[in-house]
Amino acid sequence: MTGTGGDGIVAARWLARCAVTAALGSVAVLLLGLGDGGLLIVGGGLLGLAACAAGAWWFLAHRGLVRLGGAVLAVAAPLAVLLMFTMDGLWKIALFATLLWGVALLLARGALRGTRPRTTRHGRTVPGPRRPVLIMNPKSGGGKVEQFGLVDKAEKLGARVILLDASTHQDVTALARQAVAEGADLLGVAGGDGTQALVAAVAADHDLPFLVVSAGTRNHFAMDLGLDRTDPSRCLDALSGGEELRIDMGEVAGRPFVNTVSFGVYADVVQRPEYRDDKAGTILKLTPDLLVGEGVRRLDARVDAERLTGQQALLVSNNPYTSPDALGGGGKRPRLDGGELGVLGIRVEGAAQAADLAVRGSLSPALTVTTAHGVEVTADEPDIPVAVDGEALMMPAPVVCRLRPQALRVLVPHDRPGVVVPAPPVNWRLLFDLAVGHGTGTTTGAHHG
Ligand SMILES: Nc1ncnc2c1ncn2[C@@H]1O[C@H](COP(=O)(O)OP(=O)(O)OP(=O)(O)O)[C@@H](O)[C@H]1O
Repeated sequence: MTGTGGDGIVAARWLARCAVTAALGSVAVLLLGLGDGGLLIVGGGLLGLAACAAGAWWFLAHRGLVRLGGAVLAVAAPLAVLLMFTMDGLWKIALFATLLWGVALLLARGALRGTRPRTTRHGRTVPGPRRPVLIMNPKSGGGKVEQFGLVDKAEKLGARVILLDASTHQDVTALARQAVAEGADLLGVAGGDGTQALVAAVAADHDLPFLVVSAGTRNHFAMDLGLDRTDPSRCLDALSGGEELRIDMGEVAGRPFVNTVSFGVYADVVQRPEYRDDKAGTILKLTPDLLVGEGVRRLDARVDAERLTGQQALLVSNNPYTSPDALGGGGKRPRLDGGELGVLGIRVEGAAQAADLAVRGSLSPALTVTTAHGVEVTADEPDIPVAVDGEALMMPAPVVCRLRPQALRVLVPHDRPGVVVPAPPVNWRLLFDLAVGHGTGTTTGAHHG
């Protein structure tokens, strides 16, 4: 990756200084307003947040009147806090302190982002392949193969295209192996991430380069490789020469994955046939059973030498995500060649823990964020639901996840948008070190909630 130069660090230090000043300013506003209710603002705000989270828990984990009460509380709590601020005349102090805090967070993120690599990782420049074979799924992404004329463009660039027959489920691993046996010197996929992973594994097994064409719906793998997700045809430019990156691949129970493996509540919900057509409805229908009812499934995991117990949801990723947004699918991985799995576990057993998670965030014991070389997930049942790159599967427990470091050669075009390095979570200790000139604002990353 491109490093951050001296100028970058200087700018980051100044941003960190401004961030710390704004944060102290926000605290000062509250302290100065103590007599006028500064403490009430902090207490009331935190109480409102905790009540909102508790309401959200009751809404998700129960049905009937308790669910209704939870929904009312989740909406009413923040409204009540706002009303209290307005009636007590505290709103000016609250607004000013909140604005200052918001500015502090923005500056802090800017400072921490500034200490990270800003542009795309550059690989080895290589000539185009001579016998590339691309597997294309005409149904992926709602028909992007046809929409972007991918077959034509690929064939003009010398590739052989295998178009999947959308009417039956085809064994893409067998198709890829056959292509290799017939002399392919590159394998590629225009399709979803599940298909990408299966063919990438064949490429990795034969040490052949792999081409990702972002023709799926979500294209998380393409995003973290810095490829264009809006126009998949641009990925094909690499066929006439590009850059080769070596990245890691994940493996779960011997099956390859490029992004994530999910266990617990989410994996359970996506198994249901009705989920595809009605995501929110299915979640609301199932969560009471899955969180506190008969369907509750507790997972234990050995994460390297450490043990996690009684988790409700567990996400294992090919390299760590920068924030718990990964659970909602919005996270990003700054690199795919770090040699470690990301691990994110959640264990919330009641409204009080939900409130604690909302208030303390990643410091709450309900959340575990760490990295590992190997993860073994156990459960009380013989088979457990597992979502592998979004695909719903059942696997016999225990399920072992591991990483194949640097196993995959990926060919990417020279001209690509690049990875937008996400801002890391705000860490005030690092920021303070950066501001006073001791640190560089970077950390090895993992922490346990
Ligand atoms: N091996 C296969 N053979 C035939 N059809 C397949 C195969 N794999 C997937 N499909 C079908 O193709 C459709 C598109 O799936 P795919 O995962 O490629 O793209 P997507 O769902 O648009 O993207 P994403 O994975 O990002 O959601 C699905 O309806 C799936 O059933």
